[in-house]
Amino acid sequence: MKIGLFFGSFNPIHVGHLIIANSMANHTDLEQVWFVVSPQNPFKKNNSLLHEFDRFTMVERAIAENFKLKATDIEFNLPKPSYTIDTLVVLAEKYPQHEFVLIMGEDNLVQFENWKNYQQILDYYALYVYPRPNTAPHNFKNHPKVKFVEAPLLDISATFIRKLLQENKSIKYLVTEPVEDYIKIKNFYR
Ligand SMILES: Nc1ncnc2c1ncn2[C@@H]1O[C@H](COP(=O)(O)OP(=O)(O)OP(=O)(O)O)[C@@H](O)[C@H]1O
Ligand SMILES: O=C(O)c1ccc[n+]([C@@H]2O[C@H](COP(=O)([O-])O)[C@@H](O)[C@H]2O)c1
Repeated sequence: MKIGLFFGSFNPIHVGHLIIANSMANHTDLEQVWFVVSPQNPFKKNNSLLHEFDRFTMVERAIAENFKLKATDIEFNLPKPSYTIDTLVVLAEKYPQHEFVLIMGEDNLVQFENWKNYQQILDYYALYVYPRPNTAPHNFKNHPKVKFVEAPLLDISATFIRKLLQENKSIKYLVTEPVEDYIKIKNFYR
């Protein structure tokens, strides 16, 4: 099966993530999209980062009834911070029957040359890149392994959602109802 891997902290997962994953799973040659929940992004220091189990639970709740979307906790047992190349090696060993590609926002390409072994990632994997608002210039416009895919632009971030919660404001429609309920019950990000 051809599977797109969507890596992120998902702190929390929001409709921006879901719309991208769903359009990749339905408008490209990908059969499934897997959310790879990263315990610790190498580039991000975040005091309000919830435990990976809680972020994973929210991803599972968000995608529950969509059979094309899955969540994986494969990075939970790998060294931290979470380097994507290390995860790809483990996934390839564990699932030799699948073909994996990486899904990323165009903004990630700006920093991509600073990722661990990014050349090796490009040697073995295609990148399916969707547009992001105000992306700075990068060197991958014509790279043979980089495919640009049309997808809706939603200017929503997990940072904005956490800020609303801290200010005791509603996050309705920015996350799915099961995620909103879970955040409320657990009193997260207050
Ligand atoms: N609104 C959005 N539309 C499309 N892609 C998004 C959106 N928000 C985040 N992404 C992308 O999804 C991936 C995972 O995102 P991440 O979990 O870091 O969420 P985030 O909303 O950017 O978080 P934070 O605000 O905490 O930095 C990243 O590649 C990120 O660029
Ligand atoms: O492998 C790397 O060097 C690397 C550098 C930066 C980010 N990543 C991964 O990219 C994913 C999305 O990153 P971000 O910045 O949107 O949170 C997340 O899973 C990170 O672990 C990976």
